Amino acid sequence: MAVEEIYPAEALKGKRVVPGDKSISHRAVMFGSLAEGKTTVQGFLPGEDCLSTIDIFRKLGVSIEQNEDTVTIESRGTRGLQEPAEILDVGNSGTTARLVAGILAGCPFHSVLTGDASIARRPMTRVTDPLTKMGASIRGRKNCKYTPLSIQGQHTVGIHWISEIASAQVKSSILLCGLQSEGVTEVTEPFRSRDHTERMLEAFGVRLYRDENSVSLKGGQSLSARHVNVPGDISSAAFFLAAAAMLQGSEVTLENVGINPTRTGILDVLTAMEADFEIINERTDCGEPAADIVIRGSELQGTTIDGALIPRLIDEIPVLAVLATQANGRTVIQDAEELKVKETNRIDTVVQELKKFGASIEATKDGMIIDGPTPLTGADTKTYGDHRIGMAMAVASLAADGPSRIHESEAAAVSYPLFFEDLTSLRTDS
Ligand SMILES: O=C(O)C1=C[C@@H](OP(=O)(O)O)[C@@H](O)[C@H](O)C1
Ligand SMILES: C=C(OP(=O)(O)O)C(=O)O
Repeated sequence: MAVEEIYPAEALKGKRVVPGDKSISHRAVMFGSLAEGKTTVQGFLPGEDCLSTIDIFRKLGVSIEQNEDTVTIESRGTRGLQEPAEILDVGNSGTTARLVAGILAGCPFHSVLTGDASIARRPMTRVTDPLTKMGASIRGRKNCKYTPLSIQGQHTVGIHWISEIASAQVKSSILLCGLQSEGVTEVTEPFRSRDHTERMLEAFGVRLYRDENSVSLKGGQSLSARHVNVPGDISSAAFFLAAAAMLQGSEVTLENVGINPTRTGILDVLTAMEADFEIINERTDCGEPAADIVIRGSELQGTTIDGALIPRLIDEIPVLAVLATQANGRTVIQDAEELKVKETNRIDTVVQELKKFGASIEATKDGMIIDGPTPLTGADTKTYGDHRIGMAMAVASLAADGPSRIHESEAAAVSYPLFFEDLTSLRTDS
């Protein structure tokens, strides 16, 4: 197990291109595998989660070449997918497990999906329930609650699913099954979750109907292969946004960051906290807006993060909690029960690990309460295999009064393989 030692930093300065968006990279590989012909992807995230997605589609018979951030996919379309001779391993990736389950539900062969110890604890009923209602034949541990899932693909029919949670994985799984189903499939969610599936399906030639928090499509549509440019991941940029915002004297430019409005909750929070940042060079590619973000250190104020904001920043909450320790006053994070079913229970891990730094933070039933500003002390902290916990604690280490150690730091490779190198390159004292 790797250990990273992180020293306090005065400020961060410089420019970085953060790696490709994880959600969009997964979808580029999946949709390229469903489209007949040649799909090329530039800016792909070569993180472990997205490599698991590539590995699965190769096992399903798709020809995929990947070289760093460039991917070429040659497929015979959905009907060309073949029964895998091996078990399909999603690794640590919930997105892969849930979206691939939706695709396999309608493919006329048998497959088994499994993953690592963290995946084995994450709820699958949220997708197996609607997929089963659509006619899918799925068996799984504890009555389909958990992986491994055994899927016998067969004829499925569209449904109108009203989801209790705002989850892009649930919505996408159902829509992907709907693409191969008879009739219309519609998903309604309480708040709009990230809409990369909708935008990319449209770019691949699928017709969708969108209305507020609902989206529907007709089954039987085929995808047209194309080129996809993946913007940088705002969830990865978040670590540098938070670090630069809280360290006075910082000035960092993050280039080509995806700013899809369903993902920019962190920018709304930075505004509410009175952070000093600007968005420049906006452009749109493949339906996804991107821009450069310039951020400077400043005095920050506590804020409340809840309701419809939560799905727009769900993966950024660990690092926003770190930022809140350095803001004036109280920050309240609520309506975020979903944090409990991520790679770790992120309410518990964030609170427990930040307490090791001396933060004033308490867990609540659906979030946390943080009082600041608190001087942090160097700490020995652990990722528990959760990439975002490790990177968030690295940011906390920058504001501490002495060195900190991040144990099991290799977890960062799930979404940001060169995170610690990039962090070092932005330090003014490196
Ligand atoms: O669809 C996606 O790419 C993702 C959706 C979110 O999960 P939920 O759909 O479970 O909220 C997010 O936390 C995850 O990192 C990626
Ligand atoms: C929750 C995450 O991903 P997934 O659900 O795909 O494992 C994440 O990247 O923070």
